Amino acid sequence: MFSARDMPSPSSIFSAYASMTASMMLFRSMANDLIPQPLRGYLLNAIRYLIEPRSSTLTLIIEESAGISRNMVYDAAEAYLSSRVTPDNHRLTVTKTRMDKNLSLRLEKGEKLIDVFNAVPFKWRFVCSVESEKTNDVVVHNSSNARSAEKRWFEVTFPKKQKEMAVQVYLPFILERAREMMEQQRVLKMHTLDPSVCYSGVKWDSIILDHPSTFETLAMDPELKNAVMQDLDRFVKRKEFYKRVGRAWKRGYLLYGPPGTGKSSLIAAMANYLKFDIFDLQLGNVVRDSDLRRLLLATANRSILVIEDIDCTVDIPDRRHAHGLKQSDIQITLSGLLNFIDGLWSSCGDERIIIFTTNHKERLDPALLRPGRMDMHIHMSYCSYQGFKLLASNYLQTPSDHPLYGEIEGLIEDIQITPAQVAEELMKDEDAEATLEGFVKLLKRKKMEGDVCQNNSAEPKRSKVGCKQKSKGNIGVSVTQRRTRRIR
Ligand SMILES: Nc1ncnc2c1ncn2[C@@H]1O[C@H](COP(=O)(O)OP(=O)(O)OP(=O)(O)O)[C@@H](O)[C@H]1O
Ligand SMILES: [Mg+2]
Repeated sequence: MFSARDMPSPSSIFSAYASMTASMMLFRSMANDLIPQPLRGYLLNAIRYLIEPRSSTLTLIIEESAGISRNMVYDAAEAYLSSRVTPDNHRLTVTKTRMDKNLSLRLEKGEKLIDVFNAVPFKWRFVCSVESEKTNDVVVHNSSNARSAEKRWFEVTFPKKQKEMAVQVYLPFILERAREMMEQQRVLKMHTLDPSVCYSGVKWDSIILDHPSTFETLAMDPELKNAVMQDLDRFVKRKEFYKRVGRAWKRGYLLYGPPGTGKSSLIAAMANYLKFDIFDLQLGNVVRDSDLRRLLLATANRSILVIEDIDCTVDIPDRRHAHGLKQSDIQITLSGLLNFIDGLWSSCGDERIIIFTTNHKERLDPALLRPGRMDMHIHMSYCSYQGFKLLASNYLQTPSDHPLYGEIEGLIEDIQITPAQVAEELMKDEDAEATLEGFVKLLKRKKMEGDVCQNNSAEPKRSKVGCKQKSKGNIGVSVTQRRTRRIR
C-alpha cells in the first residue's frame, strides 16, 4: 500500500520537475543538431506528454458561430448564464431591444461565473478577442471600435470525470432551459398586409401584438372556453400523433356570431395563450392567386392565419378596374384557397392554426363547413349573466356579488346585448355603484324596446361549439361588399 511516508515531499516534486525541464532543454539543444525536424517535433511532443503534470479538468469552448450558422449552444449559454449572474460579477452588459419584454443582463468580456449543477461546479468564462489585421494573430480584445472582427466564445471548465454528465445532461439542460426562457420572453407579432404595396404585389408588415385579451378576460360560456383551451393544449402536444397518422399538423377554427361578441378578442386570447404570431390575411387586398401563394409561403410555423369576415369581401369589379386586370387574373376562390393551404401546410407547415370569422355562418360556402375543413365551430354569442359577472369584475373590480346583481340576472338573460356593449357601459363611470345603476337602466330600456331573445331567434343566447351544420349559401370569398377589419 501507498503510505504517507512514501509520499514525495513538495520540494522533491519541484526538484524532479526542474530536473526534467532541464533535461528537456538539454535534449532540445542536442536534438537540434542531431535529429531531423519532423522526428524531432514528434519526440519532443512525446516527452512533453510523459513528463508534464496531467490536468484533472476539461474545458469546452463554445464559439458564437458554427461555420456560417449561429451556434445554438452559444445562444443558449448566453441566455442561461444571464439568469445565473451573482453579486460576485463585476461587469455586466444590459440590453433591451424593441422586441424584448424585459431588460436582459449578460456577462461582460472576461467575466467569470460558477454554476453548480448536480453538485458539480462548472466554471464559466466569457471571452472576446479581435483578429489583428496585420498579423492575423488573435489578441484579447480591449477596444470597442473593432467589433466587426470580434470573436466571442464561452469557456466552461469542470472535472474531467464529469465529461459524460456535462455533455449528456448539463448542456442539454441549458439548451432546454434557454428555449423556455426565450419562449417566455418572446414578443408576439401581428402581421398584416402592407397597403402601400398594391400592384407590384402585397407583402406582410409586422407590428408587436400587444393585445390584452386573454382567456381570463374573455366573457364566454365557461364550458366552451374550457373546450377551446383543451383543444389548443391537445393540438400543440400532438406532433407525433399528426406525423403517425400522416396529417398536416394544423387545426382550423370557425368563429361565428354577431359583431361585438368577442371573435377577434378570442383570436388574440388564443395567440397570447399559445404564444403564436398572427397573420391577418385581408383577402380584400389580395388580387392575384400568385400573390396569395407568395403570402402564404411567407407565413411562419407556430402561427395563426386569420381570415376575418369570410362572408363579406372583395369588390371584384372595382379592384379589377383599378389594377387593370382581366377576370381571369382573379382566381381566388374559397375552395381554391383551402386546397392550397392544405397542400402547402402538408408539405412545409408545422403547428399551424387557421381561423375564419363570420357574422353570418348561414351564408358560408358549404366547402368551408364540410367535415374535416374546420375542426371546431365556435359560436360567440350575446352576453349571459356569467359573462356580465366576469366583465364587471374586470372592469369595475366589484366583489362577486352585489345587491343589483339579482335584478341584472333577471333582465340580461332575456336581452340581446353583446359583451362589447356591456364592456362599453361598464367603462362609462369610475364609480361602480353609478355604473351598475346605469347598466340596469340600459337593460330595462332594451327590454321595453323589445330587444329581446326570441324563442325562434336565429341567434341562440348561449354559445355553442361544434355544431357542423350545412348551409345553403355559396358565397365564400367572392361576394359583393368589401369590408376590411383588423383585430382591435
Ligand atoms: N366575449 C368578450 N369578452 C370580453 N370582452 C369582449 C367580448 N366581446 C367583445 N368584447 C369587447 O368588445 C370589443 C370588440 O370585440 P371584438 O372585436 O372581439 O368583437 P368581434 O366579435 O370580433 O366583432 P366583429 O364581428 O365586429 O369583428 C373588444 O375589444 C372587447 O373589449
Ligand atoms: Mg372581429
